[in-house]
Amino acid sequence: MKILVINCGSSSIKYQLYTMNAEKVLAHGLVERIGSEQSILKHQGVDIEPLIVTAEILDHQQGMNRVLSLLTDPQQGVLQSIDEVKAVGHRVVHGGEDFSQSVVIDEHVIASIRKNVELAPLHNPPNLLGIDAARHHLPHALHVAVFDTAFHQTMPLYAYMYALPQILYKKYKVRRYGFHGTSHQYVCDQAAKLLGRPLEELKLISCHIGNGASCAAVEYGKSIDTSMGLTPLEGLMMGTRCGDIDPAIVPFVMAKEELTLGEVTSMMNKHSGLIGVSGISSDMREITEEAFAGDKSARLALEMYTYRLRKQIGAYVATMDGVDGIIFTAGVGENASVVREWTLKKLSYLGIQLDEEKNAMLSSHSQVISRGDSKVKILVIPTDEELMIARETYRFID
Ligand SMILES: Nc1ncnc2c1ncn2[C@@H]1O[C@H](COP(=O)(O)OP(=O)(O)O)[C@@H](O)[C@H]1O
Ligand SMILES: CC(=O)OP(=O)(O)O
Ligand SMILES: [Mg+2]
Repeated sequence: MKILVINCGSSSIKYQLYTMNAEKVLAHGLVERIGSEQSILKHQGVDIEPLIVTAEILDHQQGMNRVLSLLTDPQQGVLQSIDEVKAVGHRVVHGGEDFSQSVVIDEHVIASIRKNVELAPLHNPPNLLGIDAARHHLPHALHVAVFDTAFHQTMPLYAYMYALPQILYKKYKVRRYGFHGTSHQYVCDQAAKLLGRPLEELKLISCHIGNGASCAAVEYGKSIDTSMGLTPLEGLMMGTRCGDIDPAIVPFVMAKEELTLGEVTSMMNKHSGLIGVSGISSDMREITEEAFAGDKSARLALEMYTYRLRKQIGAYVATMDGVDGIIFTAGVGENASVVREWTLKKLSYLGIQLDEEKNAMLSSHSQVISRGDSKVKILVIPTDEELMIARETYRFID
């Protein structure tokens, strides 16, 4: 049984084709820089040479056309016919309060995802484009939506409400939702396995730090708090997003700079965070390189990034009255040893003993990077949102 997983970002499509329930990846790839003349398509089928091409791919529909024809291509493909794909799992970022679990996509579900576009303007529109294109090409397959927000629906009321007039919740559902739930859930499951203890006994803090970044306090397997909020803008400092700021800055800057709402929103989402502070890049690789080459702004960006992450971890230790394990995952969390080191260096009162050698080692496998005598375990766990989505999708067929 073949299941295709699609993760449509604002300018990218990531995909993985699985055989289930063997969980074997038959092909995977991505289309980057959609909308430009220089889009990049990377594709790899099992036992087939990887393919990298530059082409003009103007929209997600075109991108999906390319991906689906590659999957059945005589040279590069792994399928005889696209009809072999029995189900498609879609990452959907914002499900609002409507979904605490994955669902089979129908017109009603699409309407709900569309309703939440205003709450996730960077994410839900491309998610919808991906669903549209996939339903067009695979009309007979089962399409399933897997929501970033679903895992966090277990948060208690006092954690998800904002201290605003309650009427805003009643009228518009203004509350904390939280994101990256599929990833937080996956890495917590993996952490329990790695530590050889039941998830139901563990207090874990999961740090998903990629382009978007969020922390989750996961107590006995359930998310009880998370740093992203109504939208994926709140919380940690990110690649291009500012995370927490004094809300009064928004009207202040709008007045001083004569900005529209759209302009200030774009400033906070696309021109802040690492890129805003450093003026160099939103990519942590470049930030660390420049910081160690002596660039003061890059160094400041790195200090702010890790300081803010440490504060968030401290808050969740207080929230859960303790912590057994702290997990680092996603692009930055899995690869940037200096980010892990700087974040943890002032948490020694918790009994954290980082094994410097293990921390510095690059590995694509999950591993514990704290010393044997460390009271709190530190783990690096590669996330696999796509596998989680494939499993969720398979449940509906099984
Ligand atoms: N070797 C590395 N060292 C430091 N940072 C890295 C490394 N590899 C990737 N990253 C960071 O990971 C980020 C992307 O993370 P990822 O989880 O793939 O993001 P997303 O899924 O949100 O697009 C990049 O912007 C880059 O900053
Ligand atoms: C929700 C979110 O921020 O996702 P990403 O990290 O993929 O941008
Ligand atoms: Mg991601």
